Amino acid sequence: MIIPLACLIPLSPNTLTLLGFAVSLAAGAAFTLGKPFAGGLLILFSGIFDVLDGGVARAKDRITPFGGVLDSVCDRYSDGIVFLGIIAGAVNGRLVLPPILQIEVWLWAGYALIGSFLVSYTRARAESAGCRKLSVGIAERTERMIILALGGLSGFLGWALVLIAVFSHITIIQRVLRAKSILSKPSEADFQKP
Ligand SMILES: CC(C)CCC[C@@H](C)CCC[C@@H](C)CCC[C@@H](C)CCOC[C@@H](COP(=O)(O)OP(=O)(O)OC[C@H]1O[C@@H](n2ccc(N)nc2=O)[C@H](O)[C@@H]1O)OCC[C@H](C)CCC[C@H](C)CCC[C@H](C)CCCC(C)C
Ligand SMILES: O=P([O-])([O-])O[C@@H]1[C@@H](O)[C@H](O)[C@@H](O)[C@H](O)[C@@H]1O
Ligand SMILES: [Mg+2]
Ligand SMILES: [Mg+2]
Repeated sequence: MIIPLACLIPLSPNTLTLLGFAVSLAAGAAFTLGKPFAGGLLILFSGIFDVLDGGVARAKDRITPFGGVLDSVCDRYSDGIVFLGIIAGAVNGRLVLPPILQIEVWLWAGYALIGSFLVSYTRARAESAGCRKLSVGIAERTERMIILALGGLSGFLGWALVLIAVFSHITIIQRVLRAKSILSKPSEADFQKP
């Protein structure tokens, strides 16, 4: 469904990637200003650009190695900006969120941020060691962003952060174990000598 739509989009994949990043800046600002519903919508809107950039690249045969790097780097920045926006909103009192399990929500956001970065880093580091198919785990970026967006939209942002913090750390363990399994018994299907 995306392919026909993607052919109609007059923008380059890299422009779409950067636009998606710009929208995530707005999402972070919305959380800082204490507007979680707007923040949730903007996460989804940013996600559409993250879907479209690759879709346009494939539809127009404009896939580039740099585009892949730009997509991933912008994803990390977007993750960081959104979580930092939540932390800033909670600390400046605009985002009023009660503690969960006796832990301040800004701290849950910090755990979620570390977990999100480490999920992606584990994959990148394992792939640089030769692993393929490290896109495993219960909290890949799509799942994390959808949980966060729905948390903002539903009024359960605090619990969404708890879910992301817990699920992302489980995903790190899943990816480390998968990398260990691949690297200890390399096979053609899932290992490529770096
Ligand atoms: C409006 C239409 C025109 C657009 C239609 C799009 C819709 C089909 C999808 C809309 C879903 C949207 C809400 C997004 C939600 C997920 C998002 C928040 C999280 C991000 O997901 C990541 C996304 C893309 O992942 P990647 O970036 O890794 O993949 P690609 O970009 O495809 O490929 C990367 C690859 O491409 C090359 N490349 C890239 C960029 C570039 N510049 N150059 C390049 O060469 C290079 O090779 C790169 O390596 O994955 C998302 C997957 C899935 C489609 C989304 C999941 C849908 C979800 C279930 C929707 C539920 C949303 C929500 C529950 C609805 C609630 C509604 C609310 C209002 C109540
Ligand atoms: O799912 P995840 O591994 O946390 O994050 C992913 C990165 O590992 C990948 O490099 C990128 O292309 C994806 O868009 C997504 O950002
Ligand atoms: Mg993308
Ligand atoms: Mg991406």
